[in-house]
Amino acid sequence: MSDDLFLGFDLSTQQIKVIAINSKLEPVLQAYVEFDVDTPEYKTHKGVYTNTELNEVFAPVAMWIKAFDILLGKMQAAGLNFAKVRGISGAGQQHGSVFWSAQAERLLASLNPDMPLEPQLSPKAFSHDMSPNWQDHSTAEECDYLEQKVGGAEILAQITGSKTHHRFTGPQIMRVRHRHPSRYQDTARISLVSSFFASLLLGAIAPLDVSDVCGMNLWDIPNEKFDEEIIQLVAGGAEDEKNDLLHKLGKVEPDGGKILGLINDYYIKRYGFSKDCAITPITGDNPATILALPLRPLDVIVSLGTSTTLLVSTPVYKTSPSYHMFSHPTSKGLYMGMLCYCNGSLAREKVRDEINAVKPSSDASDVWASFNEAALSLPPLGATAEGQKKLGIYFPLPEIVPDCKAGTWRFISDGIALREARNEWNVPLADARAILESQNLSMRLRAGPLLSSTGQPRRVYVVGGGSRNPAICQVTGEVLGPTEGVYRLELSNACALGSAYKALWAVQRKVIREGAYESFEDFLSERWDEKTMINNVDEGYRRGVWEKYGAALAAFDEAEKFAANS
Ligand SMILES: Nc1ncnc2c1ncn2[C@@H]1O[C@H](COP(=O)(O)OP(=O)(O)O)[C@@H](O)[C@H]1O
Ligand SMILES: O=C(CO)[C@@H](O)[C@H](O)COP(=O)(O)O
Repeated sequence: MSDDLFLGFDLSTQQIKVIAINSKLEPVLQAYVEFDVDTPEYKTHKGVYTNTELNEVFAPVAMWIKAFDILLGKMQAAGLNFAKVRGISGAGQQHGSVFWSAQAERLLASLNPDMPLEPQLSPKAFSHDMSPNWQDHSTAEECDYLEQKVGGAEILAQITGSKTHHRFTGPQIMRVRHRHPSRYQDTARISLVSSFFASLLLGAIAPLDVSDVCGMNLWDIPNEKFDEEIIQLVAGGAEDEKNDLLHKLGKVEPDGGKILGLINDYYIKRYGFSKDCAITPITGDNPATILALPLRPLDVIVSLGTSTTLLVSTPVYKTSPSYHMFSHPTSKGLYMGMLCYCNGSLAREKVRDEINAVKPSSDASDVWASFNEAALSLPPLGATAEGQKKLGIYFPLPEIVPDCKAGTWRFISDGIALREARNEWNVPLADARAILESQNLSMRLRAGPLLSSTGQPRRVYVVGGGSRNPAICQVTGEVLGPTEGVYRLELSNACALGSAYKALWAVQRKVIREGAYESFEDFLSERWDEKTMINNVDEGYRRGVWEKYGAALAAFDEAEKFAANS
C-alpha cells in the first residue's frame, strides 16, 4: 500500500537515530536521541567510557535500551503512525558485543507493555553490563596470540576478511574471558550490537547478520561458517570450550532480506505497531551505508563522520591485511571492501582550530572558512617552483591504517628522496591542504587494488558531516580522481537510510523464480531518483592533477612507514 512505512534505525556510538520512509523511498520522519545529552545519568563522554590506562573503551548496554525507550517516545510524540509500519531494519556500530545471561530469553519473551524496556531487561538479562567499543585498543595480546597461532596476518585476512584488529569481536570476547572469567561463564548468548537490537524488536535472541559477522575475526567468509580453529583458540583451547562458544554465538542468517519474525507483542500493545510488522536482520553501520546508494562497479563511498571509512561493493573476494572484506549485507556473491580510519574529523578539526587561532575566520557563521581558504590557495602537494612537494601525516589519535601511534609528521619530497621538513613548511596554514591530501592519498594507496587496474573510481559518493565542506569535496575529487565526479548524498544519515531501504526491499522484493528474489540492486535502481537524492559537488578527475598525486604515492607510502616505525 502506498501509505505503508518502513523504519531504518542506527544504533551508533554517540546516538540512536531513525528514518521512516514510504514505499516511494521518501523520508517522512527523522528522529534521534543523543546519549551524552538525553541519557546523562550514564555520564558517558561521546557515548562511551574510557579507561586510558588499559586502553579500554566500552559502553553501558542499559543506556542503549533506555535511549531506545526515549526514541520510541519521541517518534510517538512526532505523530508517527506505528500501525502503518510494515518492516523494520537497522544498523549497529560494528564489532561491539552484548553478553546475555541465562534469563535473557525468558525476559525478552515476557515484556510487560505497561513499562519501558530498560528496567525490565537491565541488569538481569545481561551477564556483563558493558559492551566493548570499536575504539578499544586493549587486545594487543589476544590479537598477537591469534595471528601467531593461525599463521599470520595474510592467512587471517584470507579466512576472515581482515587481519586481527583490536576492536574485532573475537579478540574482544577472548579478553572478556580473560578479564572477567565468571561473567563469561555466566553468558548464555553473545550478540553483536546489530543482532542485540534485532533481539529487542523480536523479543527473542536474533541470529547474527551475514555481513556484520565478518567484523569478528571468527567467520570463514569463503566457506560461510565459523572457523572452528579460531573459535577454539578464542574459547580457551579445549573442544568443549569451542562448542560452548559456538553455542553462545548461535546461528548466522545468510539472507539479509529474511523476515526473522514479526514485531514482539510489547510494541503492538505499547505503541500501536501492526501485528504484521516484519523484523529483518539488522546489519553493521558500514554495510548499511552501502545500501543507501545504488552502487555500480568502481563506485566508492567515502563516509566523513567522526571516523573516515571508504567503502566499495565488489564481486571479487580479494583480501589484504591493509583493508577489510565483508560479505555484502543483501547480495550473495558480492562483498564490501572497507578502510576505516580513527583520525577523520577530529584530526581535521585540530588543524582548523590551529588555523583559526592565527587567522580568525572572516565569516563568523562558518568555522571552516579560514581552513578552506588555506587549503584551496595552495597548488597540489603545496609544490614549489623548484619541485619540492609537501607530505604530512596527522594522527592526533593512534591510527588503525597504518597501525601507528599518535603524532604529526611533515616531510619534503623532491621526487627522488624524502626527508623530514625543517623550516620550509608554513605551519599551520600549509597543513590545511596537506591533511586533506594525506587522508585521500592514504585511501588511494589502499583502495586502488580494490578498484580497476588503474585504481581510478567511476564515482565517489561522500556522506556524513565532512561532506558539507566544499574544500574537502574538491581535494577528494583531485586526489581520488573519479571519472564521473564526486556526489554528495543529501540526507544526513546514510546508514539509517540504507537500513530503511533494506526493510522495504525485504518486505516487497518479488520472487523471480523458485527460491530466488529480485536483487536489492535492481529493486533500488528502479525506485531511486538521483535528482532528489544526490548533488554533484566536484568534477573529479582533472588531467595532470590525478597523475601528479599518483607519482607521489610511493613517497607517501614511505612517509607512512617512517611514522609507523618512529
Ligand atoms: N562544514 C564542515 N566541514 C568539515 N567538517 C564538518 C562540517 N560540518 C560537520 N563536520 C564534521 O562532521 C562530524 C560529524 O559528522 P557525522 O556524520 O554526524 O558523524 P558521526 O555519525 O560519526 O557522529 C563532526 O566531527 C564535524 O566536525
Ligand atoms: O569500527 C568501525 C568499522 O570497522 C566503525 O566504523 C564503527 O562501526 C563506528 O560506528 P559509528 O558509531 O561511527 O556509527
